[in-house]
Amino acid sequence: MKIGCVQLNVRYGKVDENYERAEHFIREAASKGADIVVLPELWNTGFALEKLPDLADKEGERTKVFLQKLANELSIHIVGGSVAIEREGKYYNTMYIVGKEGELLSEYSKVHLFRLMDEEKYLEAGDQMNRFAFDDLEAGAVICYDIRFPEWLRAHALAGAKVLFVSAQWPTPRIDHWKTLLQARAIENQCYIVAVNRISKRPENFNGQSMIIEPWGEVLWTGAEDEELAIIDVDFSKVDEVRTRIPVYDDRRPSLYARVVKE
Ligand SMILES: O=C(O)CCC(=O)C(=O)O
Repeated sequence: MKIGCVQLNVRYGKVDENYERAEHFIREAASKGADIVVLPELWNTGFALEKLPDLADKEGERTKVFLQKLANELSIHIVGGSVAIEREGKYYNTMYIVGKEGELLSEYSKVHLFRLMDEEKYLEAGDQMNRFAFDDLEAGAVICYDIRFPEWLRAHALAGAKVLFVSAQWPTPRIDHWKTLLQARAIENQCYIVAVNRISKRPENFNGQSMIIEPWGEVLWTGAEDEELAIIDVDFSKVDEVRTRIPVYDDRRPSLYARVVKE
């Protein structure tokens, strides 16, 4: 399958401009033959959390209509990154997954809020997982800081995901953590990771380096440090081979972990 990874240069607080740029790249990905297109985290607002009352998408309506219309028109699956939405007076960092006929397959609000950037002061955490399939491709998806919680990605893999999508705005100073954590999540879960990070220089500092990693841990692609749309051809067939070679899932001892690990 061809995957379009959009390292969007998200304009801080410039919502209309961000929708325009996202549409431009989704259309370009489809015109270049992508089957799936992946957007980064909070692409409608950037980290403008204190401005959410003015900027957040009410009930996610604008984003859902936007993504569903494009998916259907262009016949492309969309991992909708995430957008800031408002629901019943609360704000969420929410991802929409849309199938190529425009159907809403899943909706996920980031469950681990990132305190280093004060997310918990502005946002509510979600409490659902994000499992879906694009045709026969069993998938899950998480948002940024979520990758520091191996048990959360493992839960998606145990629920059947063979590829995990990650949408992020991962800051440049900790980009080494990003690379290492993504590779570890691919190796330990023996699954594909497709991770898309945003770009921006000021007032925020994000330098892309999105990644696609296969289940043995080999990095298939690393993004540039600038805005780009990359179309990467991925053969998603390696999961079963790796899981047979080292049968981690059969060798797990969940009843032992439940006994010795306290909440
Ligand atoms: O965990 C990190 O270092 C970055 C996380 C982050 O920036 C986020 O979740 O928005």
